[in-house]
Amino acid sequence: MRVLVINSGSSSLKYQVRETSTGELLLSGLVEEIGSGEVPDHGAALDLVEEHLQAEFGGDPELEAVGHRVVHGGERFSAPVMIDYEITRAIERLAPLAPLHNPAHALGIRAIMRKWPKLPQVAVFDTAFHRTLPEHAWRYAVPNELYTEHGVRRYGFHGTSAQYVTARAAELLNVPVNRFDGIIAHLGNGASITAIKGGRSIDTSMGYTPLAGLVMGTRSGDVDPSVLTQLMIRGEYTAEQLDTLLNKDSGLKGIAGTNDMRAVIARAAEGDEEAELALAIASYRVQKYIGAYHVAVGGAQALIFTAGIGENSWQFRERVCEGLGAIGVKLDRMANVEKSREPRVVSTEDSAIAVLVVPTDEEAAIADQTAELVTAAGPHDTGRH
Ligand SMILES: Nc1ncnc2c1ncn2[C@@H]1O[C@H](COP(=O)(O)OP(=O)(O)O)[C@@H](O)[C@H]1O
Ligand SMILES: CC(=O)OP(=O)(O)O
Ligand SMILES: [Mg+2]
Repeated sequence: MRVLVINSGSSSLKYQVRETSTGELLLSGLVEEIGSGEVPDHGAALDLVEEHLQAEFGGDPELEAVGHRVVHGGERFSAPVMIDYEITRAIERLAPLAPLHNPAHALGIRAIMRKWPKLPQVAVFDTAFHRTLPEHAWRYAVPNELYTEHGVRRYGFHGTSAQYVTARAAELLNVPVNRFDGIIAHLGNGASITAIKGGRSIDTSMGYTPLAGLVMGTRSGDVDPSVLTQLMIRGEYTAEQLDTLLNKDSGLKGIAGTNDMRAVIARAAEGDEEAELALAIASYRVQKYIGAYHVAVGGAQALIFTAGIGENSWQFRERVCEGLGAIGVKLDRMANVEKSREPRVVSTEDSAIAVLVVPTDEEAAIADQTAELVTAAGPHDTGRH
């Protein structure tokens, strides 16, 4: 099936066209700086996507379905769903819980509905893979009505990536996926870490929203909630200002002035103290979660690095692994600096836990899940004859 995959972010739109029967990637692209003069909104971004499709395939791109990455699925969505107006509104209602993501997804979905009204659209949720968390991992120690009345709980994100990477890692180590215990460090602009036991997610560092856990490009990760309440009580900040502060102006950017890990590493190497501090805080946070999740899974077989930083930054991997001697992790420094797009082992043979680098492919996973659901839903009038 020919599937257009859309990954709408707040200011960017990543897209691919894939043929799922062969796994072939037919086209891929990225529209950046949505909201700026040249690309005023997601509708304009999709016009650029359509132009690209036409340049590549001629008049009719012969799309059969569209698969969307949707970050927050709340309690309602535990599997991919066919999108209609009601589902789109449900995704919009979750926007306050994923302010950098869900509003953009809904805009992308609506823009496609306008452009190709008959094309079946599927939403694939980041939260779905984490529905296997045990209650003691997803409940917060707050009064019950916060959960029962307000849905306050850990949801977890990057699940499509974690699921894909888990399968690839199990293959690489030649273990059946349902017997695979490991730790997935998805380190991109958004970053999270997931504990995998028997191939399922049993804990994950993001929470009610994608703000919790690790230090990210612009997000703080874990902070004491009293920081927020105290600053509000003192009248220093409004709730909205704090929301922006922690989501958009914190993390690497807050400490080192940029959310680009390449720039942070380059500046630290030149002796920039703020960049060095940002790396120290970020890598220490990852180490603490790895220690915790090694215990949670009852002893990990593997620690897996993935996403933009995890796949590409040997320096960051080295910094993280340097602090893991106590749990027997031994990085192979030579293997770690080699460049490759293939899943690979970067630890020594006598490392107690294998360290892997496994490139994630959220788009391939979304295309496959979309094709599967659309096929199961039966014949659909796509408006083409
Ligand atoms: N060679 C590299 N070295 C270090 N960091 C890198 C490298 N390539 C990409 N990155 C970092 O990866 C991050 C983006 O990761 P990505 O997974 O694409 O994020 P997202 O999908 O959340 O936008 C950025 O911080 C970028 O600086
Ligand atoms: C959930 C999330 O943080 O996604 P991203 O890493 O794409 O920002
Ligand atoms: Mg990402």
